[in-house]
Amino acid sequence: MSTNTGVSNEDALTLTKDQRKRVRARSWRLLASLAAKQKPMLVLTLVLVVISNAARAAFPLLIAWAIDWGLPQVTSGNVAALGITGGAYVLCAILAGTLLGWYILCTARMSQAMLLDLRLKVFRHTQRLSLEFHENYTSGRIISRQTSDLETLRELLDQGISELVSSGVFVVFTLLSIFLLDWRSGFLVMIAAIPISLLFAWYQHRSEVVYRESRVVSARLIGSFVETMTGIRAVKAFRKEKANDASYGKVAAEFRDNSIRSINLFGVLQPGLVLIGNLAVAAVLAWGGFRILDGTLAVGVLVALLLATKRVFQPVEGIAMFYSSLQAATAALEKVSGLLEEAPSVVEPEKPRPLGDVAGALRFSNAVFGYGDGPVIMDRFDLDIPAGQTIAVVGQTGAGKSTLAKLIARFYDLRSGSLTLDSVPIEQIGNDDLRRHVVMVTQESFLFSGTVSENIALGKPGASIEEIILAARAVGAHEFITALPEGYDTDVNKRGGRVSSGQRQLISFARAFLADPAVLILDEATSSLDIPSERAVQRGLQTLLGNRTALIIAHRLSTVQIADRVLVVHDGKIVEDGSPAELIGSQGRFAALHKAWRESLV
Ligand SMILES: Nc1ncnc2c1ncn2[C@@H]1O[C@H](COP(=O)(O)OP(=O)(O)OP(=O)(O)O)[C@@H](O)[C@H]1O
Repeated sequence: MSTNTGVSNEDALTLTKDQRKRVRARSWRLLASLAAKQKPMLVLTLVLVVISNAARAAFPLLIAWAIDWGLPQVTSGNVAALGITGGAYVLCAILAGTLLGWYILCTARMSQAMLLDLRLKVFRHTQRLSLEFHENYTSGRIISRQTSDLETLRELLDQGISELVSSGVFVVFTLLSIFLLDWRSGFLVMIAAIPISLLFAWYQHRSEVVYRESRVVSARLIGSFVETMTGIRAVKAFRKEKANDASYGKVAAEFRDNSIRSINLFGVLQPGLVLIGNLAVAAVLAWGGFRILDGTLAVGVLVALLLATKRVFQPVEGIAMFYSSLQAATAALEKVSGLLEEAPSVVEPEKPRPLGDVAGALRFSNAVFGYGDGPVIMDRFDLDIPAGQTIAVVGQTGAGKSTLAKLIARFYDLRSGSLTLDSVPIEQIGNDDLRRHVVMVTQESFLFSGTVSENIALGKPGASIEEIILAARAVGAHEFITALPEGYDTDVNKRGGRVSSGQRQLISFARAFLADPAVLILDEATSSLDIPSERAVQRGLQTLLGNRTALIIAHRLSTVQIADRVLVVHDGKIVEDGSPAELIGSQGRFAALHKAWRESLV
């Protein structure tokens, strides 16, 4: 049975009692941790709410006082009584209004601070999570957590909480005033609490599932949109527009149906509360009327009682609104807290081993690896790479070449066995050291928004423009960069700054050159280059590789020629290992690959 840890079982709509308890506790803990940081503001807001609502709730009492004490005083010539009762009323009105404005301001500040805190927390946490998590959890879902879930929470914090607190306090004070006026009527009004509680219990039970479903469908809707837009080139290339229209339309319709279901539920809750409120007013009026007739109740008190009873039910609608947004926000909190509960699978050591000068010797011993809970990809794998060696890794698709590279960059950890860099187990090396000494250039060669020089400088933060140009020259990127509209200052996301995939790879090379790592991994990094560019890069590569340890994963065998040693990987094992000349001379896989490649060139 799933325990609902982290994001596992995130799409489940109904939870077992234990799962629900766990998930709810996790959600409230998150909310409480956010609120704890706002304690002073929270206390101030509560004080303001209490005083402002006490002033508001005093209005019926003042009216009863004015009718039953003030008016007889005025008729018997004491005009000052009018001033006293009127003055008290105006004072209460000013107090209630001013404090209301103040506490609205306080809640807005508090809720925005809590949201900012949560937004940053979610962003930092998602960035920290390991690659393994991101490969399974789509970016659409993360976007949904960051946008629509947080938006739902914002609605609760911005309007809901202030509505609840002020409504709750107001109801309590107004009820108190009813008891003060006439305790018998107070008990009569209290009877209404029974059907109200039943109605809320019914709503809570029904809406919980509907709102949970709303978060799930909303994530699917955003996910479907994001997938279409990020893959827009493939969508156009495969004419997938119509199919996408249909599948997006289906999810959008599901979202609409879900919204209608939640509105329908609220459509029962709100009129139900209004009905109960009106029945209570009618009961107070009927009973009070009879008591006036037999002389046990004053007219002023009945007027005040009716006013107060009507007012006691006004905020109940507000509370219903709050309850609805609370249910929606709880469903969102369930998801966000689940994401925050995920722990990185690759953890930075608490006390990293200092590295000093790194030569770049790598050693896999008895290494076993598989992705997540999946099958074993590498079984008791041994590999010794002396410092400074240039290794080419070849093998058919899915053989495990990239896996080897990703393990060296520590995107994943081994299941067992060891991988060391200069005899230090890789898990004991701090992230900063690892990023400085092991650099991987991948096929996608991602460019961040900013200028070309900023993108190259990522390899060595704070590098001077001279160093940047030197790196670009070394890998043969300088010529095309200077031909860009603003040279090194060209924004890669602006018109004219758009570079081809081959040029992107050259920029990545320059970035790696500038980083000057001890270990360099090139994963299919020359695949987007045309033959002349590749030749240019071959020269650049020689400079780039220099004396460092290098692992080149290449389909193009031209790159292999510059290697000291070739590894042929098959099914997660090294099946051939030797210099390019040795392997070409043998009758193995590499010799066959090499022959096929030579023939393709002719
Ligand atoms: N993120 C992943 N999750 C699960 N399995 C994966 C993942 N990445 C790769 N694999 C599996 O691991 C095996 C080795 O994949 P790998 O990417 O290392 O192959 P490769 O030799 O680099 O292939 P190619 O030349 O096509 O890039 C394959 O069977 C693949 O299906």
